[in-house]
Amino acid sequence: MTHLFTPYTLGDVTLRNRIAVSPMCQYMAEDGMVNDWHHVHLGTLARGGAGLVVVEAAAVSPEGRITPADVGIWRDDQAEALAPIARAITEAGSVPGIQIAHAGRKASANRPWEGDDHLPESDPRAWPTIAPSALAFGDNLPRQPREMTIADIERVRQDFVSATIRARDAGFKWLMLHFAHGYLAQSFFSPFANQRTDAYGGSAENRARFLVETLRAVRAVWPENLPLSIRLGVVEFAGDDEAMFAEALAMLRVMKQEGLGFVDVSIGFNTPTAQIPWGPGFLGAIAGQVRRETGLPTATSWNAASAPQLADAMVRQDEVDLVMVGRPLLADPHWPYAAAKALGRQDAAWVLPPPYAHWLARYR
Ligand SMILES: Cc1cc2c(cc1C)N(C[C@H](O)[C@H](O)[C@H](O)COP(=O)(O)O)c1[nH]c(=O)[nH]c(=O)c1N2
Ligand SMILES: NC(=O)C1=CN(Cc2ccccc2)CCC1
Repeated sequence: MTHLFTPYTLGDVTLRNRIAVSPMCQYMAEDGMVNDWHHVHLGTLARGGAGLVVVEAAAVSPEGRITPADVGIWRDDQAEALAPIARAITEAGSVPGIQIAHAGRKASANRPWEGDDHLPESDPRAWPTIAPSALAFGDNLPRQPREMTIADIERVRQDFVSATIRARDAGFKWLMLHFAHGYLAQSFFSPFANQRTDAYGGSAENRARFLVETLRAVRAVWPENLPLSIRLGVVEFAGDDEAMFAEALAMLRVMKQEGLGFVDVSIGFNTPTAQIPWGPGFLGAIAGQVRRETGLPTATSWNAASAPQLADAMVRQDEVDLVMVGRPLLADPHWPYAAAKALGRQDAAWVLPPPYAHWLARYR
């Protein structure tokens, strides 16, 4: 019986359980370089017992950062600084993953606890943003981006390829392309953001083009035996979700043919008008539908770990293969240990490393 604490194998990678640390921007980097903050944060999460740790969105180019404090992987020295983190995650018994990203029209913003809004154009830290069309997101991100030329599109696609090579060489074993949350790739797929009239806009096939071409180019350099995944918004909760979901399934089927191995199901976040029906594990049924209809292994997040029993049920009911855990791990980096206890697992303490487990298992 598959459940939260069963191993999971994809290609040559085996995770010790179905718990994955969801990528979570820390906004603590300088010039894209990780530092002690990221090392301690991610090392602690790996020691907390998760099977997979996905390092936060790493920008494939400087203008692809959400904020000036985002992690980057557009330079070799940034990737070299990430290598010890991949090693620390591995030494803790977890598998090191990384998400690579471009923020598109949501770029050039303040850190969430410093406004979460676009930097004023007069701010010396700000930069011009690029997107499929010259359409602003709106709300707290009102800045109008420049419409990308074909040359821009080709350059950014190559940036994803170069970032992939750096992630591979830095020792990461699970790659996630950030195709969700209203950032650049997701925005190409969305009619809310993409009103191009060339081959990259209009029909669903055209709006999928940037995503499929980028996946294909990344596949060619990411090792065949290592998981290649995307995080994709498959619904917006802003009217027209039936059509969007059908288009997303069609694109996923094409991507599967192109070598996509895994999809992490999320939300589009392309419009501030979305009415998100927040609730415990509310994307579980949608993830299960993606899994059945495409045959791709799936994960999802969004309060999927609001209770260990819910996360366990999502796996048992074949809605997902992995549960992506975000905020509960900020509250308790040892959440997998708490979940093992709550689920009545024998030897729950041994979810943690020996220096902790020995004592938690023996003495009351
Ligand atoms: C502080 C912080 C930072 C990030 C996030 C969230 C939070 C809270 N999220 C979304 C995250 O991975 C996860 O999908 C959501 O938080 C929903 O899961 P939980 O309900 O938090 O378990 C996120 N998602 C993503 O694809 N890349 C990222 O870098 C980030 N960064
Ligand atoms: N890089 C990303 O994909 C991020 C996603 N977030 C998702 C989120 C949206 C709304 C509420 C909580 C989290 C916020 C931080 C950055």
